[in-house]
Amino acid sequence: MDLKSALQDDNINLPDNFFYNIQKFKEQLFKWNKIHNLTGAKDEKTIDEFIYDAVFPISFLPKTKNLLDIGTGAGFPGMILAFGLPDTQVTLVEPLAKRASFLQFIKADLGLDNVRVVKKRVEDMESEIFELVTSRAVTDTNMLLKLSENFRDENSKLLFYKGEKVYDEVGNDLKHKIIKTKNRHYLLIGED
Ligand SMILES: C[S@@+](CC[C@H](N)C(=O)[O-])C[C@H]1O[C@@H](n2cnc3c(N)ncnc32)[C@H](O)[C@@H]1O
Repeated sequence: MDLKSALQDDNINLPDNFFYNIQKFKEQLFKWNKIHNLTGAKDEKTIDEFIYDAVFPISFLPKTKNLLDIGTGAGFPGMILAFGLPDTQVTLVEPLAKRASFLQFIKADLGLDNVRVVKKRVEDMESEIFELVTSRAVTDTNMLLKLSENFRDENSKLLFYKGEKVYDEVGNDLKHKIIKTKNRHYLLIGED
């Protein structure tokens, strides 16, 4: 099934320009990835799987004023969430120059007013509170909780894109929910 049909089948509510932005993003990602190693996803099928994986949480996330994505790499999930959530201010923190430049290029090319790219390690970012913190494939849950300390308060939610090992990483003391799809365990912290 193609990406559009899969997302429509799931009734995920996306803005009109979502697939236009996705198309442009993919064209640039292919171009840049030939020269720089931005992501291991080299073919369209894998990139579509990454996009589906990134955007699926829109089906269960509460409305969010702002979000911080830690270690966005080539755009997953933060840039894709920014396409899907035009009313959410999205901060992408990524220290690697080539990846941050790519994210900055996409922001400018698509005129994304809701995206800010910070070329830093998250530890070096100035403290600021976000309603939602996301991260995929950066580090384990404990370390992400630590890295996000200066960027959340008691009302913030955290969404970490995990695999089956998530059950070894969370205890009952942590208020959380795990939402499963075929290939993903989404860990949503801050919700029962
Ligand atoms: C394996 S990649 C994953 C990229 C993307 N999230 C994805 O799922 O495709 C990990 C990314 O995290 C970034 N990273 C590592 N340590 C970081 C830190 N302390 N703060 C912010 N980003 C970090 C790396 O530069 C890299 O781009």
